[in-house]
Amino acid sequence: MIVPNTETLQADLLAAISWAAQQGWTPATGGNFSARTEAGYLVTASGRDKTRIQADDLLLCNLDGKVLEGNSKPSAESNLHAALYRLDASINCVLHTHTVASTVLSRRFPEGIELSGFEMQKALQGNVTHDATISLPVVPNSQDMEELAEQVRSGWPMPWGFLVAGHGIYAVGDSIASCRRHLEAIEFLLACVLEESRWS
Ligand SMILES: CSCCC(=O)C(=O)COP(=O)(O)O
Ligand SMILES: [Zn+2]
Repeated sequence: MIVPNTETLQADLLAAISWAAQQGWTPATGGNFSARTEAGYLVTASGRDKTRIQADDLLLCNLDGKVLEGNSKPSAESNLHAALYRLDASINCVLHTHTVASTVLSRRFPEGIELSGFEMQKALQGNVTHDATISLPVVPNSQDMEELAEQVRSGWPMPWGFLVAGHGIYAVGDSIASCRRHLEAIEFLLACVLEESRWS
């Protein structure tokens, strides 16, 4: 895979953040976003309105989560992003959103969310048919990023990402484009599951 230069990465990451915010997936400054660079990763500053994100809202951190460039405080969840990049060399992007479907369903199904029979499952890497049962992992929430990272490590591999209970989606991908696809597919699938739960 050709590794994009930092300027391209920054532009693509800002576009991904604006896109997610326009979907309504980052309410009340929720969500954080990052992309791997040669030096570490670019990550959003804490507490920013993602509908108004701009270049100086991104910080450069090394893989220990230490800020290398930028003056603001990194996302409160930056150390989880760092842990993901350390955990799996194939991860080049992490996109985290707070949506109603992911928040509600991760509380309802803390053991994981089963998906079966949805054509959209094929948007998740490694899936070639709707005719399979797959599970979206859910990890317990914590304010301690080391504890959260340990939960993720113990359930790895999670090739498209995972949900944090009562919190939201963490999508991962080997590029910003594949991470966006995973995020959009997970959100779509969760919306379907939530809608179906109203049938009876
Ligand atoms: C406002 S939602 C609570 C914090 C959170 O979960 C989140 O995703 C945003 O935190 P950040 O420090 O990245 O702004
Ligand atoms: Zn969050």
